Amino acid sequence: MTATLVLLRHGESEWNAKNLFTGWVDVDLTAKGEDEARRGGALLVENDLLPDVVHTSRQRRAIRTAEISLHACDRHWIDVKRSWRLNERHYGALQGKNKAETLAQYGEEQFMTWRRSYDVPPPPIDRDDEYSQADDPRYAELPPELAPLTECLKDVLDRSLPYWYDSIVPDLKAGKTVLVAAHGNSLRALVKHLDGISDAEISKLNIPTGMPLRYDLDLDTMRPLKTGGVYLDPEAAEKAAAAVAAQGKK
Ligand SMILES: O=C(O)[C@@H](CO)OP(=O)(O)O
Repeated sequence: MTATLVLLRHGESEWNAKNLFTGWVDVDLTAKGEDEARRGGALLVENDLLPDVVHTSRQRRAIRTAEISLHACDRHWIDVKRSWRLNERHYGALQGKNKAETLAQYGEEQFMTWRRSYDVPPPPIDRDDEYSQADDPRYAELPPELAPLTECLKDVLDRSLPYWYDSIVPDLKAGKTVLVAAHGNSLRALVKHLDGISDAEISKLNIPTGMPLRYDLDLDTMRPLKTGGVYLDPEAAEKAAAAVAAQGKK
């Protein structure tokens, strides 16, 4: 017996388009991002992969991607669950900074350590920074020790795994086709867990915007039948993932 999981990174955001570190800053989709979300929904129909339940972060770009793609596959009515635990990685003091300028200022090694190392977080954001979420009402219930001021990928994995086990796995075990609409780094954390990717190797994994990634999981072990899952449009996904990897460098 298998369970079906579909991972979907949000479509292109306004800050993806401007090449800015985003993290917990709540930017919207661009028109291209909306198109990507619609195309994602169409791919779900083409592949006979209609979700029964959707899990999203608390961020607009993932919430809207889920809505647009579910609308496109006539599944706008399914149950929705949201959690900050699926949010993008908090990018600390880099939030709002231009990626190309950061690369030029700090050099490639430091830039890539901040972007893709497993356990080195960027410097924490100042609570008074214009891009801090310290006073954001949607996180008001978070105890201070859980509310991040910066995160590395390990931190993201540590805070997303409880949600995986407590909320997503029960839906999968109940036989539901589960859509998770989230972010580049929160999905990298989930994929690291699912595929058992090492701390070193995960630096090479990039998740493209708006491309549904299907995982068939063994119902008992919740491990993928095929490592890496299957992108519904593999060629486009490969090209788009390479573009994410190259961000800041052009
Ligand atoms: O800025 C961010 O929040 C993320 C995703 O857009 O960027 P990166 O791919 O550099 O981790």
